[in-house]
Parts: sequence; C-alpha cells; structure tokens
Amino acid sequence: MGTDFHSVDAARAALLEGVTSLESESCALDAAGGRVLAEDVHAAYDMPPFDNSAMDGYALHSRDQGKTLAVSQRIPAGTNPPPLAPGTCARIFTGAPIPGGADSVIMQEHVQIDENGHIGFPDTVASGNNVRVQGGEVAVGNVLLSAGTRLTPATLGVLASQGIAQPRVRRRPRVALLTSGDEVILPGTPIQPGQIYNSNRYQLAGLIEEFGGEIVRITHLPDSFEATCQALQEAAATADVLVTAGGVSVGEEDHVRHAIESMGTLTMWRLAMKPGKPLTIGRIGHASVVGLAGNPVSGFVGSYLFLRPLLGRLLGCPTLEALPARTAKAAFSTRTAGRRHYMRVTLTAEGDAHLTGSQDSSMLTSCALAEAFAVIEPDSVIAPGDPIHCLTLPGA
Ligand SMILES: Nc1nc2c(c(=O)[nH]1)N[C@H]1C(S)=C(S)[C@@H](COP(=O)(O)OP(=O)(O)OC[C@H]3O[C@@H](n4cnc5c(N)ncnc54)[C@H](O)[C@@H]3O)O[C@H]1N2
Ligand code: MOO
Repeated sequence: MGTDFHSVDAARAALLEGVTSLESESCALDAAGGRVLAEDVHAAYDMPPFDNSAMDGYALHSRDQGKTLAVSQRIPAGTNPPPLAPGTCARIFTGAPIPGGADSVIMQEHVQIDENGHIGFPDTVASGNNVRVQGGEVAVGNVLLSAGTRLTPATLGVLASQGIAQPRVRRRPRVALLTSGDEVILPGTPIQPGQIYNSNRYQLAGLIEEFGGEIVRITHLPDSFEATCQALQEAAATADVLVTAGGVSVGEEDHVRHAIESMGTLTMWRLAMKPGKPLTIGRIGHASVVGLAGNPVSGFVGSYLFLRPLLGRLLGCPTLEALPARTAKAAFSTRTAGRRHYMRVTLTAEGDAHLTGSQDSSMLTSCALAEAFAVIEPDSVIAPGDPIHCLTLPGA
C-alpha cells in the first residue's frame, strides 16, 4: 500500500490529539445510567452502617450457646434497640441492628421453642454467626468508584447506598450526525428505482448513544458541495463532534471530504483498513470530524475504531477508548493485501471465530450478528485453526 495510506493507529492518534475531557455537571441518579463519573466517589458511611442481622432468628451472646433463654426484646429492621439483658435473647429480623451485649444470631429454623416461648439454642454458636459487621464491606473514606467509571445499574445502586442523589458526571459530548447521498431515503417512504434506504442514520445514531454521546442534530446532505459546506458549518457551531457518512471517496459526487477541507482542516484521509478506506479525520472550528465512508459496514467498523475512542476521551472514560482484545482461533481462511482487515465474526465458547457471512462492506447483515472484529494484518494468509487477534464488541 502506498505511503499516502495512513495506519489506523496513526489516524486514531491524530483524531485524539489535543482532545481532553469535557466539563463536569451534576446529574440526578434516575438519569445517570450510562453517564461517566467526573471524580472519585469516596464512601461517606461505613457499609453496612451498623452491625446487623443476616437472618430472621434470635440474637444472643455466644457464651450462652446450648442454653434455653427467655426472649427479652423484639428488634424489627429500622429500630434502634437497647442493650440485651444478660442471660436473655432477642427476637431479630434480617437487617435489624444487633443489640449491645449480643454477638451472634441463630436462624429461627435452628432453634427449639418450648411451651413457655423460651428459645433452646444449639451448642455450636460462635461469635459473629450471621452478623454483618459495620464497615465489613466498605469503610468511611474508601474510594468506592473511580473517576471515569461508566455508570451501570450496579454502580448506580452503590451510589444510592451512600445516599448520593446527584453524582458529578462529564457532560455528554454533543454529536451531529450527517448522512449523505441523493439516492438515500428514509424508511417509511415508498422506494423508487435506484434509491436505497438510509440505514446509516439508524445504526450510527444507536452507536453514538451507546458510546455516550448526545445527538443534537441529524441532517441528510444532498450531493451538493454548497449545501454540504453550509450544513457542516451549522453543525460545527453547536456540536463537539461531527459524524458524517458517505461522500469521502473519489467520485465527483463525493462532496463531504472537500467540504471538510474547505470549512476546516482535513487531518487525514485514506487509511490502510478494510472496510472504510476513505475514512476522513478533520476539524471544523472546535468540533472534531469523523468522516465515515458511506458503505454501512464501513460506518459500523469506523464508529467502533474512531468515534468510540473519541467520545471516550471527551468523557474521560478509558474503557470506551479501547475495545477489549482477545485471541481466538480462525474457523475460516482468508488472505489480505495492503490493508488491515476488520472481519465480523461470532465467537464460540471454545474460542473459534466464525465469519458472520459475506464480508462485503455494503452488507450490513454481517454486522448485525457480529460479536467481535477479527483483526487480520496486511499481507497475511490465514488458515482454519490459526490464532487471530480479536476485538470484542461490548454488549454483543
Ligand atoms: N474509484 C474508486 N471508487 C471507490 C473507492 C476508491 O478507492 N476508488 N473506494 C470505495 C470504497 S472502499 C468505499 S468504502 C466507498 C466509500 O465511498 P463514500 O464514502 O464516498 O460513500 P458514498 O459513495 O456516498 O456511498 C457508498 C455506498 O454506501 C451507500 N450509502 C451511503 N450512505 C448510505 C446510507 N446513509 N444508508 C445506506 N447506504 C448508504 C451508497 O448508496 C453507496 O452504495 O467508495 C468506493 N468507491
Ligand atoms: O473501504 Mo470500503 O469500506 O471497503 O468498501
């Protein structure tokens, strides 16, 4: 491949150069799923906040094991009990505080209740039985969650358990999506000969959301240089990131790349990758531009390789910056020329990588099933059974 083709790694480095994380803001916990923490969260309370019972049963001091004891108090969850009278036990429920003077809880299934309502305990009671100890999970001041964590249902639960209602998160990157092409129409419209439905709009919008972006505008560009320039300029005025699809190849109907160059800076064009060779990196004003090739598979692959790391950098989220890598075994044969090929594969439990179907860059069904990209370096010959490097697609 000629020297005018850039490597994926060089292009990604150029895209990320000088890009830093966006400002932080508060966000209600209800709306914070998928947002990225802007700062470390320290525990404000011990977890559990007090010694409490792990079971419904009876609390006692372990020195009274094997004895039959009167019940001197009843302790539901949510109460603050007085100390246990020596030589007695307490009826207690899961989550209720352990009273002073008790050090263990026996499940109600493991005691004998006599005709006087006294409780017979086994002689195997050890100090700490069924007691969830204050601070046993987390102590005050510990780092609970680190800056850069993308909030999941479980991490939202951890924040809630500390009484945090408004975590500080990074502002979501504002993304403008611009698809292109006179032949491209929206689903829901009757199709005419030569037309094609706009699949990029829907798959790219979904990926932008999945990668943590906020879509602030969606525009479809006609095959017109002037209209493309105007739309790019308008989008750059409000967005942090412009994602374009199509119009970056070499035909005279391809206006997007020329418009990026004319309205801003074209940083890199033409990469040694398949699919997505004409991918274009640039800037217009303060906005970064990811110019995806129009073929829908090129858009899918380019989004994972370029848009995801860019949004990850803006969000200060390292897990978005790189896809998880693993080695698998090819269940196919292929040969590459001058470009690194990102083949769409499924992965079996045994680690075999199967192609998802035709690998033509116009055939989006190959992405619908994909669990990973098999990364085949330029000038390689791969036979079934060969070890291959894979990037797995989170959520697949
Ligand atoms: N002479 C050459 N021709 C082409 C080259 C080349 O090097 N020399 N490269 C080919 C490669 S590789 C790709 S990839 C495409 C990319 O071209 P563009 O980025 O300019 O994309 P378009 O021409 O606008 O569209 C390509 C293809 O994708 C369809 N498309 C576009 N947008 C959508 C959409 N929103 N939804 C569904 N399908 C879409 C479009 O109809 C075309 O079929 O260029 C090759 N040509
Ligand atoms: O580089 Mo293009 O995306 O293969 O068809």
